[in-house]
Amino acid sequence: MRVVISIGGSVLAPNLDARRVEGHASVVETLAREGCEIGAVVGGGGVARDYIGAARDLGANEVQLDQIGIDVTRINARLLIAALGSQVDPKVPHDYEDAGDAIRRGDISVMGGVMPGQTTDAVAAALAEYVDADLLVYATSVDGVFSADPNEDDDATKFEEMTASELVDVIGDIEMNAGSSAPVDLLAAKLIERAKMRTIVLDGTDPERIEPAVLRGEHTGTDIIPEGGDEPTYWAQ
Ligand SMILES: Nc1ncnc2c1ncn2[C@@H]1O[C@H](COP(=O)(O)OP(=O)(O)OP(=O)(O)O)[C@@H](O)[C@H]1O
Ligand SMILES: O=c1ccn([C@@H]2O[C@H](COP(=O)(O)O)[C@@H](O)[C@H]2O)c(=O)[nH]1
Repeated sequence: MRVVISIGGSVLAPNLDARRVEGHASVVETLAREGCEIGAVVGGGGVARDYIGAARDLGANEVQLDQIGIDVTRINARLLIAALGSQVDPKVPHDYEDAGDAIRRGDISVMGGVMPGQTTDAVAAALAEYVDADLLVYATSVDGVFSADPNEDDDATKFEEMTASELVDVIGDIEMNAGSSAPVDLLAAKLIERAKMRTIVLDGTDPERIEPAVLRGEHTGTDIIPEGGDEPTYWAQ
C-alpha cells in the first residue's frame, strides 16, 4: 500500500519538542515496517505564520510571504527527517519527481512546500496523485472537516464522510493568503476530486491516531469518499 501523509506544522512542531517529532517519526516507521510505502509532507504551522506575520508588517507581498512559508516547511521536513532512521531519503525533495523516485527506491520521502500560491495540503494531494497513492491522510489540528470553522462557530458539525466535491463547497470560501488555516486547502480539494483519491482528515495532535486509520480505516475524523471510485480495501485485511 502506498500512502501519503500530510503532517501539519501545528501538530508536528507546535513548539520545538523533540519527543513529539519522535512520536510522528515512530508512527511513520511502524507503517513502513508494516509494508507501506510512504511519502510525508510537512507543514509550517505557527512558526511559519509568525514569520509571515512579521514579514507582512514589513511590507512583503504575498508571494514573498509564501516563499518564507515554504522555507519554514522545509525546515520542519528536516526535523522529521532527523527523527527517522536509515530508511528515509535525507534530502528534502523540491519536486514530485525526486520524491517519487525516493519512494519507488523504497525510501520514506519527506517534502515541505514547493511553490507559492498554495499550502502543503496541495503538495500532499499532488504527490499522492503523482505516485498513484492508495490513500492520502491529513493529520491536522482538528478532527476532520466541519460545516464551519469549529474554532469560530460552536454550532459547526463534523462530516463523518463527504465527497470531494462537497469538500470543495465547504472550504471554497476560506481565504488563500499566505499563512491561512484550513483543514485541506482548495487546490488540494480539487486535486483530490480529479484524482478520485481516497482521503482521510483526522486529528494528528496524537500521532498514534494515524496508524489505525491507515491500516484499518479506524478513526474519528472525516472520510473523503471518491465519487465513482472503488470501495476501500484496507492493508491489514
Ligand atoms: N470547515 C472547517 N473544518 C475544520 N477546520 C476548519 C474549517 N475552517 C477552518 N478551519 C480551521 O483550519 C485549521 C486547521 O488547519 P491549519 O492550517 O491550522 O493546520 P494544519 O493543517 O495542521 O497545518 P499547518 O499548521 O501546517 O498550517 C483548524 O484549526 C480550524 O480552525
Ligand atoms: O507549496 C507551498 C507550501 C506552503 N506555502 C506557504 O507556506 C505556508 C505554510 O504552509 P502550510 O502548509 O500552511 O503549513 C502556507 O500558508 C503558504 O504561505 C506555499 O506557498 N507553497
